[in-house]
Amino acid sequence: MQPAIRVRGVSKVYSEGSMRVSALEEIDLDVCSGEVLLLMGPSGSGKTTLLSIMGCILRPTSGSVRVAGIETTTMSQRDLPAVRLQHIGFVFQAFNLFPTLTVSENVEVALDLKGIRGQRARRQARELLAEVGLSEKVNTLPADLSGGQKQRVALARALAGDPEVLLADEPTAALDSHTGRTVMQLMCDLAHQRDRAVAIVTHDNRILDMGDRIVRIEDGRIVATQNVQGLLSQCSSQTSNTHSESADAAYTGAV
Ligand SMILES: Nc1ncnc2c1ncn2[C@@H]1O[C@H](COP(=O)(O)OP(=O)(O)OP(=O)(O)O)[C@@H](O)[C@H]1O
Repeated sequence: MQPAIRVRGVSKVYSEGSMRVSALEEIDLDVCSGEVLLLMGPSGSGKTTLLSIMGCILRPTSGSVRVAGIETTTMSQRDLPAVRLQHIGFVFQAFNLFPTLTVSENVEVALDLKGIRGQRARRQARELLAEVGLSEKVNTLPADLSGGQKQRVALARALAGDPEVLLADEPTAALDSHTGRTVMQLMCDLAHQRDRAVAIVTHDNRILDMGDRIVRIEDGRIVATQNVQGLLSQCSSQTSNTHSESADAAYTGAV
């Protein structure tokens, strides 16, 4: 099976004047359809950099990134937004909802970017909001929602256009434990029931048991991979072999 995201030999160096920061070094990673991958590691280890590169928000200094089979590192800057729009949904810690738009309109904006407008957009927004359990809130403004409800709107918006890949950066950090697990369960259901690839950057130990695979990054390198659920597809078990089984032992208790 072809991974939804395939990262090979990716390095990233940030340059600011004469300062150079090596954020990632020679990363190899697959994220497969049907799996929830948790990216963990200390602050500054390179997690957000890697997620941004996988999401075609940031370009690597070297290496290869394939999204849905498309090599993105050789594409022009101008063509990258189309890959993001067509294949990737994003969820962020801060929800990033438009405060003056209703819940439904927040989702419709994302659909509009994908060419879905008018009655069709309104219907699809309602369907997406029903999926995340917010049918009752379609006409509500974000300010009148709880944190968990806001994140569920953000999730519905990320699922507009049914992307193969969902990337989330600290999606549960601003939520209480129960609400965080509810949001996490929605992302797990998406991966397991709709065969989508989900990669989540997190520091949140409360959701560790919900991922299928945990990849730990330190100083810009993958130092351990742990299979959590034993539900992995062939694609992901191949990737985990890149980082030896002995790494799993080293990993235990480290997250
Ligand atoms: N735009 C930038 N310019 C220069 N250096 C950067 C930039 N973005 C990140 N870095 C550096 O790259 C390294 C990796 O940062 P990154 O944000 O990817 O880490 P992280 O693991 O996501 O951290 P955190 O958990 O704190 O969000 C850090 O040393 C950081 O200071």
